Amino acid sequence: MAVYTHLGAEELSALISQYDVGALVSAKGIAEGVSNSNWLIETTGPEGTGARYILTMYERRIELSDLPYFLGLLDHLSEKGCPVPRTIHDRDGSAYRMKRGKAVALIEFLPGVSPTQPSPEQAGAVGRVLADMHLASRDFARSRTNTMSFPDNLVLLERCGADRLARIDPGLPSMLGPARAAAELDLSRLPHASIHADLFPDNVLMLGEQVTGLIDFYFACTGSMALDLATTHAAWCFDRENRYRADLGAALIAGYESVRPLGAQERELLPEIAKGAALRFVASRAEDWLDTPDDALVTRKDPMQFVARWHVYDDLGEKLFDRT
Ligand SMILES: Nc1ncnc2c1ncn2[C@@H]1O[C@H](COP(=O)(O)OP(=O)(O)OP(=O)(O)O)[C@@H](O)[C@H]1O
Ligand SMILES: N[C@@H](CCO)C(=O)O
Repeated sequence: MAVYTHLGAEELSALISQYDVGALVSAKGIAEGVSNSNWLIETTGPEGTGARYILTMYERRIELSDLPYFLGLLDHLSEKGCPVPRTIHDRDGSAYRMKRGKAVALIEFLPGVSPTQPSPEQAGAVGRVLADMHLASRDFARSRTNTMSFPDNLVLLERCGADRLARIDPGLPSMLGPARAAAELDLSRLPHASIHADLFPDNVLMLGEQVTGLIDFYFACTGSMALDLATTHAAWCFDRENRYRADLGAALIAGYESVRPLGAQERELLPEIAKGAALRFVASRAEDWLDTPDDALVTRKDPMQFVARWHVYDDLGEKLFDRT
């Protein structure tokens, strides 16, 4: 359940009246997501013909000082024709407002549903849109440091400590060594852009094989484009039992390269970057696991899924590029 703050009808109406979107018709809390409160908002629309929006209240983890980067990036990409929601600015031109001491933003509603078992065609489409997004972001003026870089992941895992990691699963402490190796990888020489950095299927809206929306840009940062491709690969190209789906992997990379071919250094490093990308989710999930009380309503995400994926990448090596 992801509505942490209850906003009453009068409060919501007053908030919506600060925007040129017509009057509030309905507001429904959205259950998906765990980080922020989200509502699906219906209004009479700027033209009086009805309109839908997403209202997000930033609850935790997000620094207020990062909002101009996140929301500015949405506007920049949307202007360039990428399928991302634009931010609706209020009458004063602000992309976000403060409500009860928390930032809120009104965001364009995009159609589509997130695939649960993606097809190769869908993986290919996501690869193309990811590359489009990278190219479109290159002249975005703002920058943001990646707070989930490979060295950051090592710090997270070390802070959890081998004993507490072993309490989650006896196989987890063995990831400290690989996290140390990943932290040594130098991605600074690789081409950079603004990257999504968390492009799981639940952050992509699709209608059939068409990508209608990339959402949840709250880990976006300035980073290596190959890292974004590897992260998307780790998130998309496995079945429910964490077995590698080479057909999805090949389709994702081919889709990406049909728009932006990887450079020689990116190709050479991609198998190692994929291992680091898997560790990123081992680290964040392990930390979340330890931070979430046993009786919390939120379902914890299993870090061992990404331990399994790390092992797949370790075995695959260069075969990461193979179709079978
Ligand atoms: N622009 C949009 N258009 C349509 N639906 C959206 C949009 N943004 C968000 N949603 C819907 O709201 C849900 C929650 O959004 P989101 O994933 O951004 O929440 P979150 O709490 O920030 O997520 P997370 O738990 O992944 O950090 C999505 O699964 C999607 O159904
Ligand atoms: N998408 C991430 C959560 C955000 O870090 C995961 O599935 O672990």
